Amino acid sequence: MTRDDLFNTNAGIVRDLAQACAEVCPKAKLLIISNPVNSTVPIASEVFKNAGVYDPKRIFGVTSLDLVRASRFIGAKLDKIVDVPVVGGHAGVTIIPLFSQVEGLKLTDEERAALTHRVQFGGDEVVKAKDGLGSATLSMAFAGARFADSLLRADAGEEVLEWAFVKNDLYKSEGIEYFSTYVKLNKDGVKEILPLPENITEYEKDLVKAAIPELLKTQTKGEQFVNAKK
Ligand SMILES: NC(=O)c1ccc[n+]([C@@H]2O[C@H](COP(=O)([O-])OP(=O)(O)OC[C@H]3O[C@@H](n4cnc5c(N)ncnc54)[C@H](O)[C@@H]3O)[C@@H](O)[C@H]2O)c1
Ligand SMILES: O=C(O)C[C@H](O)C(=O)O
Repeated sequence: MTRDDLFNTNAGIVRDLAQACAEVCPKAKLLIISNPVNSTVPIASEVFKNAGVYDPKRIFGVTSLDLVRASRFIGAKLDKIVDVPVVGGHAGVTIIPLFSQVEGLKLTDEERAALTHRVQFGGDEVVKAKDGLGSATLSMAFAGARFADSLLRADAGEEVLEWAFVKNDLYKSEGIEYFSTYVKLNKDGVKEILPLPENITEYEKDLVKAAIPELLKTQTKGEQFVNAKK
């Protein structure tokens, strides 16, 4: 089962919860962790747009678990705590770890390909292993708590840097509305979206290229789910 297989069950749940939030707490910050995140963030955003209360600075897809996974795999290899940036989306080929940004990390082509695959499909590995009994419960809770903590610190006045799947114009020319990159948070939510690091490798640029069609497909699926019912 892939995250996209969860669409039929979760799309309606996220739409209805987003509708209730749009009516009752339109200024709340929404942290969307339900899969497929690449579609559920567009779903919630369309609901907010249709209700006339959309503020893209306040709707977040939680992709922190991908960073947690990538950092764990590389940390184990280097035997120290590291932060590995992961950009794109939260499913398969749309998950793009930027190993080039880790100081002192040297990987052979084979190692890099294997680690990239492990980060991209680590969630599926867990879902398969649990065989119908859910997904990565504890690491999801850790990732969600980390992101919520960052937002609370930003709310208290700290300037916080995080990674999140938010409305992002980086690939707008290709039709992409949402993309996870480095974001600065403040009390209003997203304060600033930073571009991808300039020195990413050709390998990583190719991963971004491969992610775009899948991001577009899942984004459109979410948008159409909400708007086809109008
Ligand atoms: N973004 C991530 O990093 C990440 C990681 C792991 C899991 N997930 C996603 O999180 C979601 C939950 O996964 P899980 O393994 O905890 O599943 P689960 O089946 O263990 O839990 C789902 C919970 O949702 C509740 N629920 C069902 N319908 C509901 C509704 N209409 N309104 C409110 N609550 C409802 C159920 O009672 C249950 O407690 C899934 O969509 C999963 O794919 C995301
Ligand atoms: O619930 C899933 O499909 C997997 C989850 O998104 C994860 O990354 O562990």
